[in-house]
Amino acid sequence: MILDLDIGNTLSKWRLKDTVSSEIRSRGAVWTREEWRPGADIPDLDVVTAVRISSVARKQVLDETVELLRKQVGVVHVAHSTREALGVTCGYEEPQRLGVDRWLGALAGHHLTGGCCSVDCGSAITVDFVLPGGKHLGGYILPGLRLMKESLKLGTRNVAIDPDTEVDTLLAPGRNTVEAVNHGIYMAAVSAVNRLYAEVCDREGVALPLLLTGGDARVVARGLRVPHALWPDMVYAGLEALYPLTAAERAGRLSGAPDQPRVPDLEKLRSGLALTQML
Ligand SMILES: Nc1ncnc2c1ncn2[C@@H]1O[C@H](COP(=O)(O)OP(=O)(O)O)[C@@H](O)[C@H]1O
Ligand SMILES: CC(C)(COP(=O)(O)O)[C@@H](O)C(=O)NCCC(=O)O
Ligand SMILES: [K+]
Repeated sequence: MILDLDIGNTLSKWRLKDTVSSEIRSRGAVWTREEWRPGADIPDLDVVTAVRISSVARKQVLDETVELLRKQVGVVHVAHSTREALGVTCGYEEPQRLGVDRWLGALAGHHLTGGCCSVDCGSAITVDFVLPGGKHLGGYILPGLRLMKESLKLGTRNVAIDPDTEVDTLLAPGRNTVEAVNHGIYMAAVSAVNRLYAEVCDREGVALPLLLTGGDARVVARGLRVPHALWPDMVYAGLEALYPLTAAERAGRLSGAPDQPRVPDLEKLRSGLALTQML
């Protein structure tokens, strides 16, 4: 079995993947701040032959995790952002400073679509751009939904946005504090993604496939105006691409990859943007 770890600022996600069949056998998540109890929170390491890790948590969390794993597992891959990988060149002045979850998302997105806008809606919302030739432009970092809500300190932190609420409702003026906060932060997140996507595509003269991942991807996606696809395992897919271990991975088949999203017509995107800028 392969153990894949995606350690974010809020949640540490894990999944077990069958080395032979490439099937995902189980998955789970624990709060990143809490101490891990091997065996209870994460699967039994006896069956694990290799580990692949993406971590943006404090260095200490990663170091402790790696130390624990190296004692019991022969192969431990820890991903890092680099200047170039798999045909993608990093847009950061100092590539190692780009969050590795963003880098892995960009690599997976480029592998699937050959140029993309990848959006990761977690603790932070990150929006990254890769041009069809593999040039990563850099990107944007915004507070995530939960972080925006907590920073307001209005006592609404425990009332999450219901992802099944109609988008029209989510964008209507709130009639109590919970609604006003939830609708406000939702509007902030979706309008930022809509706008950044249109601005950068306009600037670069190319309509890029739009891919979303992260805990809040589904709810953010519902407010988007442009075609897009959800890829919950996008960070894991970056690990698969960087450290292929199964036959399917070596053949370039990344697990959970969505169908290629349609791309909008560039001229339509531009006229929509022109209208926004006029208002
Ligand atoms: N069951 C859940 N537990 C915690 N957060 C959740 C849950 N479902 C959705 N979320 C949302 O997902 C976000 C965490 O998403 P995730 O992509 O795992 O973040 P990160 O990678 O930063 O840890 C939270 O900020 C929250 O808004
Ligand atoms: C921007 C992030 C905090 C997002 O992390 P997440 O929301 O997935 O937990 C993470 O990618 C990070 O720590 N990046 C380093 C700074 C940068 O990318 O410029
Ligand atoms: K994120």
